[in-house]
Amino acid sequence: MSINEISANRSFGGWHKQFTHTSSVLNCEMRFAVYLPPQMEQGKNVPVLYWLSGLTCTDENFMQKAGAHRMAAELGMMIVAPDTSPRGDDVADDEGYDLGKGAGFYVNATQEPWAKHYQMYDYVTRELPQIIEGNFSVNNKKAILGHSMGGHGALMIALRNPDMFVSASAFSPIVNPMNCPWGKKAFTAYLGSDEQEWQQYDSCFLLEQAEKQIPMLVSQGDADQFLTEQLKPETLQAVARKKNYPLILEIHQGYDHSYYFIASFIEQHLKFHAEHLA
Ligand SMILES: N[C@@H](CCC(=O)N[C@@H](CS)C(=O)NCC(=O)O)C(=O)O
Repeated sequence: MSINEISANRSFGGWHKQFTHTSSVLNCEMRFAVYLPPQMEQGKNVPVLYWLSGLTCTDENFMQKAGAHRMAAELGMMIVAPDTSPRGDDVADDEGYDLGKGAGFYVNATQEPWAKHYQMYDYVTRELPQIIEGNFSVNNKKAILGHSMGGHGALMIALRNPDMFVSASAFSPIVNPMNCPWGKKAFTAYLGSDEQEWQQYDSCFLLEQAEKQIPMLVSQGDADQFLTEQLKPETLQAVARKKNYPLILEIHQGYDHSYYFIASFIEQHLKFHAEHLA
């Protein structure tokens, strides 16, 4: 699978780079970004951290705003940030910011007009890791994290693939998309109205069923404008307590939904994953 480098910036002794490639899973041209720590230039195979962004984002938001490069350089981990949906003029879209482009919800759509391109679950779990492993000197250790819609993606993907990822974490995640307006709107459009089809993408449902446990960290600001209507992390915590699942939920006073919150706690998240990626 060939990829084309379209930008490269030196950052903390390593590189921030963007690539485009033709995705056979999404049926379109895609862009992703990576942070390559300095250890890679010294010939070391490094572990990979997959970052999934939230609504309206591209590969750029995290790389430009989270301030993650310094710690990734220190810890020697590669970061991969995919886009949040398929892209291009022939890809279906919606007027709302929370459906269509920029809002793929990391599911495999089964409904029209979405199914042809909106296969983000397969893209993130299958095609993108193959591309990374085929083009970069990485080892076989992977972890996953994300924000909001991407927090949902990270936790849901980790819960479904506990042998693929050693740890998972999220900032302000949508933990129970089946029961919040963002999730109901997207799942109805992408998956249809049969709610049984939604369960495979709902972290609360998946955690309830989980047989294998992996360490999980969730950070949430209590001044987040989406907290009570969309996010409700206590729902996931209740299931985790019942199952004795190793979920750490930290509520941070005064923090909102923005990248200022992510930037404030990204070091803690990277160190959490580094412990398990070692
Ligand atoms: N209506 C808001 C909601 C979208 C939103 O808050 N997106 C979050 C993820 S759910 C985000 O990361 N936005 C981009 C950024 O802050 O860089 C908007 O369009 O900004």
